[in-house]
Amino acid sequence: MSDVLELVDVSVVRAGRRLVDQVSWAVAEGERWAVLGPNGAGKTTLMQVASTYLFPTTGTVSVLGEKLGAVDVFELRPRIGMASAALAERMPRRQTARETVLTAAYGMTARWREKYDTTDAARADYLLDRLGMAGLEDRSYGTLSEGERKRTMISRALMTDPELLLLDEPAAGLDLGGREDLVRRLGRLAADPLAPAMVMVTHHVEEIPPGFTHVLMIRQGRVLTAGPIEQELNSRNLSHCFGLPLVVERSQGRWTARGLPLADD
Ligand SMILES: Nc1ncnc2c1ncn2[C@@H]1O[C@H](COP(=O)(O)OP(=O)(O)OP(=O)(O)O)[C@@H](O)[C@H]1O
Repeated sequence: MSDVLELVDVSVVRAGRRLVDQVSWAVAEGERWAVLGPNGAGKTTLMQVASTYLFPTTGTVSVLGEKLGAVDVFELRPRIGMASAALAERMPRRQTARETVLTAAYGMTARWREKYDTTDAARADYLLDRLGMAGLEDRSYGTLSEGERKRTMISRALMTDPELLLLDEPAAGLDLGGREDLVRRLGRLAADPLAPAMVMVTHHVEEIPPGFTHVLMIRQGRVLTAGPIEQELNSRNLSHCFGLPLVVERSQGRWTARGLPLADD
């Protein structure tokens, strides 16, 4: 299996601070990674590097076999699907769900006179349907619920048939039903052998879909652990990552974590 993403000694320095600190990490074809870490750990910064939107201060990054700095990123970007809160905020509210998905095919966020062919529209509808959005294709993005927007953005990320899918906190802000629905759908995607390599940033182990194979934990920009999920996602590593005693459990492919009671309880 070849690497779809490879970071070697990558650091991102801003205002004298190392937001990402000497990170080395490789994602191979077929792998599904969960990226865990507390607020401010550098997860989003890492995703910006992986999606080619941020060039690291030091270190080397290869995406889909191409080394950043030696490749035209505009050719690389359509091969990477990305969904994040920052991108979701940039979507025009009046545009329909279908148009929101379609614009990804043209590397744009807004529809602007370009003519979409019917195959593209059919693909957008197929992806929306797959994410449980059938019947909502013509609704304007601004009127969609948070969960519907999240599912629209994941459909959008899949529009170009990417080889790498990056999801930055896809379940943030969803209620329990919305979260469970999304986790199920992402689990189905994770189980699809034709689906791209996946990387999902999350704060909560409960959001890790079944079928995810690897975990990367970061804290203060540094990698604490990276490897097979059943080996590395344990109480010791997670407690270290979040800085308090946590108990991790796995049941039927899903994960849960809870804090230990305080000593005087
Ligand atoms: N341009 C910048 N200049 C200085 N500091 C920055 C800049 N961008 C981000 N940071 C800081 O870098 C750190 C890492 O930010 P990042 O968004 O990558 O963390 P995160 O792990 O995604 O956090 P969260 O879980 O809260 O979303 C934060 O402390 C943030 O304030």
